[in-house]
Amino acid sequence: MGPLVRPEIRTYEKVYSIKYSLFARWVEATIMGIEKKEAGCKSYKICYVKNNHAEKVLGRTIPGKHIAYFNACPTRIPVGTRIIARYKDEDQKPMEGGSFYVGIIAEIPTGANKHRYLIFFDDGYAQYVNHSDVRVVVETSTQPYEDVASDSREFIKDYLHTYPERPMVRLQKNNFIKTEWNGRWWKAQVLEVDASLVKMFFPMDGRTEWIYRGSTRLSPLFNKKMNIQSKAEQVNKTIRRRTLPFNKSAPVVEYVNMSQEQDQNSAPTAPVEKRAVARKSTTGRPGTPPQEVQEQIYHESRGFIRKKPIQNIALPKFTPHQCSKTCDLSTKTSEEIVSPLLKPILRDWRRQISKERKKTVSRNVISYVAPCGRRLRSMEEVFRFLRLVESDLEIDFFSFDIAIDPTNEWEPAKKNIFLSDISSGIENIPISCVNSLDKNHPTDLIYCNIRQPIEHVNLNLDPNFLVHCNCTDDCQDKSRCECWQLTTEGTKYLGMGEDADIGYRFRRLHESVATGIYECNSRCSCKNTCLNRVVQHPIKQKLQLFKTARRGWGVRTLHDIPQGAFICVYVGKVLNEAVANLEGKMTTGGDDYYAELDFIEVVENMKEGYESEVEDDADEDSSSKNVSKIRISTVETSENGPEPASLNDDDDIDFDVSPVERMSLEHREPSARLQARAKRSGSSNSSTNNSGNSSPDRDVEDEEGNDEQQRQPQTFEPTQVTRPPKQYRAARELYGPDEKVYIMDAKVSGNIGRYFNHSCQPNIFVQNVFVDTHDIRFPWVAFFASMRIRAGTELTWDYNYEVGSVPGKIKYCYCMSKKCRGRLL
Ligand SMILES: C[S@@+](CC[C@H](N)C(=O)[O-])C[C@H]1O[C@@H](n2cnc3c(N)ncnc32)[C@H](O)[C@@H]1O
Repeated sequence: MGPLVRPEIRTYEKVYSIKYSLFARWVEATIMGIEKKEAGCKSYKICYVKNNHAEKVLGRTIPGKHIAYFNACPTRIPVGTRIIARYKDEDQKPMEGGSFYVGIIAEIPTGANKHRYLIFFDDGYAQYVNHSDVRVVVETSTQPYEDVASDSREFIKDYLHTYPERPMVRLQKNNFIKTEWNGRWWKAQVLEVDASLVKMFFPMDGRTEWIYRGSTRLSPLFNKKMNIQSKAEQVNKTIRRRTLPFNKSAPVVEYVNMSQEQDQNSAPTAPVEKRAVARKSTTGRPGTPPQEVQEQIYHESRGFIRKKPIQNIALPKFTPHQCSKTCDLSTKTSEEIVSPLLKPILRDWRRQISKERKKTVSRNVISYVAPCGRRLRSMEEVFRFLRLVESDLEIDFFSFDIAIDPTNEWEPAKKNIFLSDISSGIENIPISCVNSLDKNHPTDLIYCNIRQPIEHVNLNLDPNFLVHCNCTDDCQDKSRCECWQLTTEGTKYLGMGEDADIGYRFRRLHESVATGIYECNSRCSCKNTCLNRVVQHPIKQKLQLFKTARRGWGVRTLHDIPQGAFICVYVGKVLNEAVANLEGKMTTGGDDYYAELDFIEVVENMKEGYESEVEDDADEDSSSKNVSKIRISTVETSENGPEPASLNDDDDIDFDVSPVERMSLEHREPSARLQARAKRSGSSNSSTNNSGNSSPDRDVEDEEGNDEQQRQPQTFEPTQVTRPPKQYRAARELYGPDEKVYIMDAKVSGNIGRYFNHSCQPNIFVQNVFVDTHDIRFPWVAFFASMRIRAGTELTWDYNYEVGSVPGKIKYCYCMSKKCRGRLL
């Protein structure tokens, strides 16, 4: 199809025209005369058509912005075009009924949207419409959004500004998500997803509504917008990576880019090269299990898994005995650099897969057989055995995960460049570097694995300030170890109660601990075999730096890593905020290797949320204070119908609008916004609205002399609320009035942790750990495997950047995961 043509309108031609108001349905009319005005604009004298006859009463003279062609456009209509489109209620068949309402084209027909146009109507409705149900408006302003009714104008302006890239909430059927309706947040359920639209069900009144997935009436987008606003307000902001993830289960906002399928003349195009690549990687992706991501990245790396040959020794015959030191005496010593999981096996331990039958079900399970023939069936048993026989094997050399194969070893197929150890012996285990794509070496790095505070960063490592323990049981008993207790007590800080089992289990971490982990330290009496010493040990995994196609250098594992295993820490210079802001801006990518030590901020944000939750309850009957969670969950099934969603319903997956925002939303009169809108549209009837549209309603009535009822307006955005300033920064302020967050900068010097790339579906996560200081401004930043990771897979974490938070900076994401959100920044 060719470019959009707007043929000249002639007298006696049939058109569609505004009649009652801009919002109301457009009706058939006939052009009775044309007047030329300044600047080439025309005004049209029309009369309305009724039952195929011109009405007796002549209509009036209106601008070209208020009439649309009678026939469908012969060419495809680009995004941003001012149109009218036939809106049909859901129960109407494709060929029947519906009325024309004014709006703009938001999407052109593509395979992804089943070859329909997405229309944003001025009155806040969004619908997919076939080409035959769209008519082009005869004249538009230079910027089509200027003609849009004021309630939707800002939204549509932003939309057109960023198109073809659009933030949208990724949703699936049955998800619950906080959704704004009538000035309040409600817990609504996804009934259906149709391309960029989602059909939400509001249980409180049984109504359903199709909403654009990029609308800020969906809480994840609202929250994102609020975050961006507050971040953009901070001057001198440079990019940092959050070191603690939070609200991980929230539905994500993705940056969808439809440009691959778009018409060439349909949208503003952006900086060519970057977008051209980003487009390929960001179009509509359904959720996928993590393993698929691993496979995908694994294949990108092009290589193969070698099985490490293990000498097939006969299983030692077990003769009953009391185990002692001699039970793990190995004559074998191996200098070979191997996976930690292979170490016991090279020392004559056996890792066996056997069938376990329980009632009628049988499954494969792992057991280890020690050199003395003793069979051990769990981490507990292995740990007890190792202690008993005083073995120098460590508990994290063992894994009972059936899918882990310690003999797997990744080998790249091609090595243009091979460096045997980028750490130059600083790490215990060499970190090789391979470039299979070209012949470039990584840029120079001063490798170091200890953080380096710059001048004036007062990192006090005096051990006398450390709490310590006197345990002699390798700190197995968490309730007796003072260091473990610091970790468990931290969880109480958030008011969620104490979780005695939180943190490491046999040196693996399966879930991050937001309030930090306190490891045993140099003052403790426990030994190196202690279960509470993890990130202070050197790297054990065999990692390799490798060149990726689009993300620079990245890191992969050369063997299988079990879930929860410690990988390494993130090390660099420790800068104060002022220096970081200065240095970050001095060179391009100066802030690429910044990681913010925002432990205090994240924990306080979480606590702040909790405390305000309690404050909110103060408004209620005091008897309900301690049962808010139960009350909310009963409310949902009660006969009185559900109440608006609040922060109390902890089963909710996404809502993190700050308590103050929530209050300001909830305390508004439920119908205040609607009334205001009705009033506004009423007043625009008698005046000229912002877009310069003179509204015809005043002098036009229908044939019975009544104003036609316009449909109830909807919105794309909730009424704006501004994010309040943070209520307190108590902990940070304890260190001084000017105390700001510190930043780890690994640009010039750092360890392998600096090379981890970002993924929207990562396989490692970050944990703040206190090792050499209990000063909460200076946690160690440590990485753990969030899932089982197969040999050859790239290790990635979620940078948690906020898209749009650094004005003028755009970074596209090439993580290639099926859940890619499209943008880093
Ligand atoms: C901490 S560095 C990671 C190592 C980096 N790739 C290198 O070659 O040194 C962060 C930078 O890597 C790139 N990067 C990381 N993850 C990416 C992703 N998913 N998509 C695009 N670029 C990415 C970006 O340039 C980012 O600023």
